[in-house]
Amino acid sequence: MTIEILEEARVFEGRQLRIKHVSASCHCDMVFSVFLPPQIEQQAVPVLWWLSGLTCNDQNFVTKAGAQRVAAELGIAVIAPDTSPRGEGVPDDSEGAWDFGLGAGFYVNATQAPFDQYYRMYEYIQQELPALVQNEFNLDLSRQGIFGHSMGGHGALTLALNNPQQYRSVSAFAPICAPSQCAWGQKALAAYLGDDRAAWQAHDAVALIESRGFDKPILVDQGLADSFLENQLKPELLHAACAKQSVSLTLNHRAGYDHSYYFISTFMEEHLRYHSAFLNR
Ligand SMILES: N[C@@H](CCC(=O)N[C@@H](CSC=O)C(=O)NCC(=O)O)C(=O)O
Repeated sequence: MTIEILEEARVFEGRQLRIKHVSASCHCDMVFSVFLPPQIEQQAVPVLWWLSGLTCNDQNFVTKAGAQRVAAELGIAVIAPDTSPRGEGVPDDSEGAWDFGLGAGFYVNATQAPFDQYYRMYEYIQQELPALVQNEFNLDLSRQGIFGHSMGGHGALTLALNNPQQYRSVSAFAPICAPSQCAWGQKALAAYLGDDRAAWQAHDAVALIESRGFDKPILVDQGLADSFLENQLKPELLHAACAKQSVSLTLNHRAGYDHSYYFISTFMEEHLRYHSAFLNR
C-alpha cells in the first residue's frame, strides 16, 4: 500500500495531513484527511473516525468542525474519509441529484449494478483504512471510536452497532436514524442494496437496535432548527428503539441550531471529550 501526502499543515502542535491512495475496496483513488496529535511522537494514540454527510468530502470536517485544538489536547488522531468513491467511471445519480451517488455513499457495500464495483464504503471504512493507517502511523487500533454527521451519523451508528468489538465509543450529530423510513435512505438503500428491504436492516440503526440491542452508550446531538429533522432524521425513532431495548442514549436537543457545521463546531468539544473518556482509559 502506498500513500501520497497531498497537503500537510502544522496545527496546535499536531499535523493535519491530506492523503491520496489507491483503494482496493472502492477500485479508485481515494483521498482522506488525518489529524495527528503531538503525543504521537512519544506513544501510539487512539483513533476517532469522523464520517461526513451528503455532499461532503474529507475537507468539510477539517476546515469547519474546529476539532484540532481539543484533539491535540486529548491526544486523539481524528480521521475524516471521503463520503463516496470518485473519479472517471464511477457512476453517479442519473439526474445529478446531491442526495445519491458521488458524495453520498451511505457507508454500505453496494450489491446492485452499476454501483457494486465502486460503492464499497462500509468495507473501506471498517477494514481498508484502519489497515492502511496502522501501517503508516503510530496508532493504537485497539482504541477506536466513531462519530459523524447526518448521513455520516447514520454511518457511525451502523458501523458501531455492527462492530461492537471494533469501536469503543460512538456518537452522532443529527444522524439519519432510520434510513428505511426516510426519503434519503429509501432512495440510497434501494439503489445500492436492491428492493428487498431485508438487506437494508443491517444499515438501519433503528432496525439494528430493535433486533439486537446494543451494550454501549450512544451520544446524539440534534438541532431543533434543523430543516431535515422531521422528514429525514427522525431521532424520535432512535429514542423509542433505545428505550424499548434498554440501550443508553443521551439525546441532546439543541434549541435554535440548524444542520450546519456551525452546529457541529459548537458541540464538537463535548463529543471529543466524550470519546476520550473511552479511548484514553
Ligand atoms: N447542498 C444541499 C445541502 C446538503 C447538506 O446540507 N449537506 C450536509 C450534510 S446533509 C446529510 O447528510 C453537509 O454537511 N454539508 C456540507 C457543509 O459543509 O455544510 C442544499 O443545497 O440544500
